[in-house]
Amino acid sequence: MFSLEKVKFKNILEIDSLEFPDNKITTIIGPSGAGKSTLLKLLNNMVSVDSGTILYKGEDINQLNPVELRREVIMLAQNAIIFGGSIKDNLEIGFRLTEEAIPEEEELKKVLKVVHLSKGLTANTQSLSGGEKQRLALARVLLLNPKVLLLDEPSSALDQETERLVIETVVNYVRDKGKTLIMITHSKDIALEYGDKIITLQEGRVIGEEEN
Ligand SMILES: Nc1ncnc2c1ncn2[C@@H]1O[C@H](COP(=O)(O)OP(=O)(O)OP(=O)(O)O)[C@@H](O)[C@H]1O
Repeated sequence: MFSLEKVKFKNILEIDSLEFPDNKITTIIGPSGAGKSTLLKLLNNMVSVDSGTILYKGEDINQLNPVELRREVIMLAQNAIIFGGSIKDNLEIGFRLTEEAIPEEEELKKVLKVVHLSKGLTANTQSLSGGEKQRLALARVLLLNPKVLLLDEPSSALDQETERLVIETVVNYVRDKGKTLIMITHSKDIALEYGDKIITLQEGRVIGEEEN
């Protein structure tokens, strides 16, 4: 699905060759500052390579319309923004911005179940805990039905139990629907447990590629 060739980005990343397989889970680990988030941002063209190429489905991502690319390749950032207002408002916002049809309430309720968020649609987001906000952000992304989900350390604000729950939820969803997941994690255990492929980055370079 994604393949990188001789990619350079500032003095942050230098990747000779790397592939992210289709319909699989790839986990990325490595120390803080290794370039993990930057790598994800390159994949949905939030930042562009200085040299080299990134192919998505065989096409150079620089040749693709960035808006269309980001409709298929969606990133859940480290600190996803939750807006004031209700849970429903937050779930609908992506559709309002792109002027697409807003999903039925039943569908909104279903996605809240998927992420184990047991709150009503009208609940105000001010009353949500950090972990609940993170799950709401995840629900919002799942609702957009991405082909490729980019998750940047989805568990950073969560206690270990909630962390597992969220990751298992995403993993089950992705496996069920045959999607591609590329996930940064701080936990080597999680990387090994869920990754079909595990990439280790250090100082902007790939120092490990394992397949499970
Ligand atoms: N657009 C940018 N311009 C210049 N420097 C940047 C830019 N984005 C990130 N950096 C720097 O590049 C390095 C890698 O950052 P990145 O966020 O990709 O690392 P990371 O591996 O995700 O770290 P962490 O695990 O702490 O989130 C850091 O030193 C960061 O300060």
